[in-house]
Amino acid sequence: MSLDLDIHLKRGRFTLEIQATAPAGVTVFFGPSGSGKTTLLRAVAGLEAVDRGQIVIGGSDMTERPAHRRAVGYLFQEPRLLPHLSVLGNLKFAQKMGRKVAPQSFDEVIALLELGDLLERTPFALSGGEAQRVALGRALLSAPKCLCLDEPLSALDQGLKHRILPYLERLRDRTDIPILYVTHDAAEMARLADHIVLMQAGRSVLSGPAEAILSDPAAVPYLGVRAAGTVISGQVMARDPTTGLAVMGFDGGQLILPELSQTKGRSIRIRIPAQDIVLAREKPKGLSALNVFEGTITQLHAGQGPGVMVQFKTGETLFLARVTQYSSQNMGLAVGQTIFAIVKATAFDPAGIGT
Ligand SMILES: Nc1ncnc2c1ncn2[C@@H]1O[C@H](COP(=O)(O)OP(=O)(O)OP(=O)(O)O)[C@@H](O)[C@H]1O
Repeated sequence: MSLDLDIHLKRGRFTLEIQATAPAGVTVFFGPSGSGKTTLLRAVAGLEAVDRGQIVIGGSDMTERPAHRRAVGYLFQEPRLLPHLSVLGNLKFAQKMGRKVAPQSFDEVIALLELGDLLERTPFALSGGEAQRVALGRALLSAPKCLCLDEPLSALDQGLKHRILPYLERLRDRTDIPILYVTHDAAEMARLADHIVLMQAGRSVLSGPAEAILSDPAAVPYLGVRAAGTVISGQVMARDPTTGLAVMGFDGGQLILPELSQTKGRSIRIRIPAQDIVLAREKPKGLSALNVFEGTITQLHAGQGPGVMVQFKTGETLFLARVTQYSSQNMGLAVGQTIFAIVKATAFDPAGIGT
């Protein structure tokens, strides 16, 4: 199932004009405040009328349908639960309101989001994270053909956020519907996104698979230097109980990571911010850093500031590193050159390691 949209709408002085496709999985819409992300999600859900265009979900044209007939689940920043009903009541109500029976059974949704122990509670007796899980359960039980998640974790503190992320990863990996996701958090985007649409002033400026966008020097002005980097998917190949380090294999080599909760054989995905990679022209010796690998420079991009973004390829994986213009000139960096990248194992934030 996928979503194709072509939306034109005007609100006051703001114009949203966007064409995009969201395949099954998570498509993150990322952009500055006021770029139109919420308006876009609301238009998909039928909460905002479009002036012209088309919204097609799984082959069905939804453009003229009212919100309650679009089968779009919507999750807001704040969970909106019915306060007078228990968690069970909230979930059953959402299921009843759905247009048809959800492909996942009630029990599957309870298991997926681990809601079993919460069923008898009222919304007041839930933590923010628990309430958001229940709200997500409600959205799933309404048998959606598409899910819109508008900054669903932004009201939660860091600890809670990291406890909920695995649920969203599980949902992403087990569902075949498009999930439109808005966040301002680069780490959250790197963990969840299959696709990314970068937005500015009501338009899409760049879009594509997450790995390609995050390591594209052209995306850096829109992502910000801190968000730019490399997302690598791979598998845990070994864990060393004495050092606490784990080895991850990826298309291009191996990386040594800090201790992981994931067991051997599990798929993981990690993010290496561009600013955490050091480059060398020759293979360094006697280093304390554990990860050194060879690559070929594919792009060099000097921005407005003092930095140069260097994209290089190791195996089939594209990496992005940020060096100063001074270093770039001193090292004589050029496209096609062989370089060595150095990454400390501690550069990987264990909380940022997902599946
Ligand atoms: N009904 C309206 N009338 C006038 N302007 C509107 C209306 N609705 C939205 N806007 C404007 O449209 C622009 C986009 O708003 P939107 O909430 O979609 O942005 P956003 O990217 O989600 O921002 P944020 O990241 O801050 O949530 C804003 O400038 C907003 O003020």
